[in-house]
Amino acid sequence: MMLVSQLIDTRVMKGSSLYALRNVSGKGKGLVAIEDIPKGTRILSEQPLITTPERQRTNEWLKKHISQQVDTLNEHQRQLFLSMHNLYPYQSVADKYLGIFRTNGLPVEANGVGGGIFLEACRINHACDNNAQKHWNQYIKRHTVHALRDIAKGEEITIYYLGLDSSRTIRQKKLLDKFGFLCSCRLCSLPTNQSQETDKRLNRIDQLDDLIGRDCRGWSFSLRTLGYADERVRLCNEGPGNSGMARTYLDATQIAIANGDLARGRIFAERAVEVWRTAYGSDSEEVVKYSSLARNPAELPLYGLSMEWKTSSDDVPQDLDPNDFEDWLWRRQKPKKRAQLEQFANLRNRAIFPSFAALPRSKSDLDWYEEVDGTYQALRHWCFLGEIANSITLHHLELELTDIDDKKVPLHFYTEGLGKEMAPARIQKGYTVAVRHGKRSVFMYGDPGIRHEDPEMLKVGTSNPYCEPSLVY
Ligand SMILES: C[S@@+](CC[C@H](N)C(=O)[O-])C[C@H]1O[C@@H](n2cnc3c(N)ncnc32)[C@H](O)[C@@H]1O
Repeated sequence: MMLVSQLIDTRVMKGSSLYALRNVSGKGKGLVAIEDIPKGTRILSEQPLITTPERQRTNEWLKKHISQQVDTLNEHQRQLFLSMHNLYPYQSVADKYLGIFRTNGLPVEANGVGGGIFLEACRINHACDNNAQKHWNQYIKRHTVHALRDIAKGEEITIYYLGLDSSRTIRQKKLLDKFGFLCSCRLCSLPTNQSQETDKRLNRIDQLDDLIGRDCRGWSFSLRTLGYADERVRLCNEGPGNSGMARTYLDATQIAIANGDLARGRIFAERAVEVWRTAYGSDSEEVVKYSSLARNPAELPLYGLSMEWKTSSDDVPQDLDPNDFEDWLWRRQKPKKRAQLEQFANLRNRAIFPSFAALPRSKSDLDWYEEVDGTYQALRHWCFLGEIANSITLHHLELELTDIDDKKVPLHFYTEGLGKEMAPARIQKGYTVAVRHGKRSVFMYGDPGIRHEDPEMLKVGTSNPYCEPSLVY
């Protein structure tokens, strides 16, 4: 009788395969590259031998269903199936078949079918820093495996068994509970301090997924959400554990297009397609569908929700170096001192000198603030400017200001002196008040306005800020 490895090697001999079934120390059998496999190569493409329905039935039903299929296999296939790993104890042949299915079954997302046994794909072992990607390709109704990076001849081919990347302890526990082994891959074998760094990165990626998901579900396609996607992509590029990269590019695509920005939408969609092409192949549903979106970004139903970032599809700068291009793409606000000072001189720059209507409502507005160790810190500098139109003191000093949009804005003094610290000579009609990091507040009586509490944050000058760019606080 032929050994299983000989059976698979027979196909290799015919030149149809890039791998062979081999004993792999501590893992039973596994697939090993028998030649160099470049990134993006389709390593295998396979139809299921045995399938089970999507909705789980009783164990008795499943045993019967699987046994019927095993009975139709030819001897060669039956031998291969029976030689597969089984984590579950069994008392009957049908029990054993079910155990083999449970240990090895891979998802099949075809109509009504939920899982399948693939004689070759099911032999691939797990690594948390996997070099290959498994995928059910609904278009060709086959399970495919692609090289995520160059795989050298002699290297084991590995996939990721779990759903999401998570910390070492959680990953190892899940793998032990579900697949009966303690993972000792390169990622799981890192020294404690390096592993903690990796865990921190993976935990932040999880957190960013939640934040992006929450915003996009709530139809909040803001710069803040794009910033989360930017951070997620950067973290993925820093090390292993980068599942979900294509999804993140797709989220960025939606955010850009929802704001009328077809140029960035197109680039993000192209990037999502490239990640999927490597991991799933050119004939996958994802590549076909989103290539079409990359060609026609305006077809996304979200297009035009806002036109604040409006660009046309080919409004892409051609002369930027790679870093500047990424800054442009992600709409990063550069914290460069010089650039900021230059902008600062321009008092008509509404990002720095916003109107009252554009001010944040509170520190929990994450387009303006970020949470650092439990406190909110401004993400950038801004300053509200208004010209004094009137003043009155009842319980406290109240100034009526006119903002850049000619709107009247009440400014209430809730400082310790309730406004008495202001020299009366400074309270003159036509003088300009500058409130650093001003926010919109609602008051029990009267219109919304600015609640001023910290004397350090307010200055008064004599000039009209929109005519003479000389006033800074
Ligand atoms: C789907 S099978 C993979 C092929 C299997 N090694 C075989 O010999 O048929 C899953 C089983 O392989 C083993 N395995 C997979 N990845 C492993 C890893 N990284 N370390 C140790 N054992 C692993 C575990 O026993 C697991 O339950």
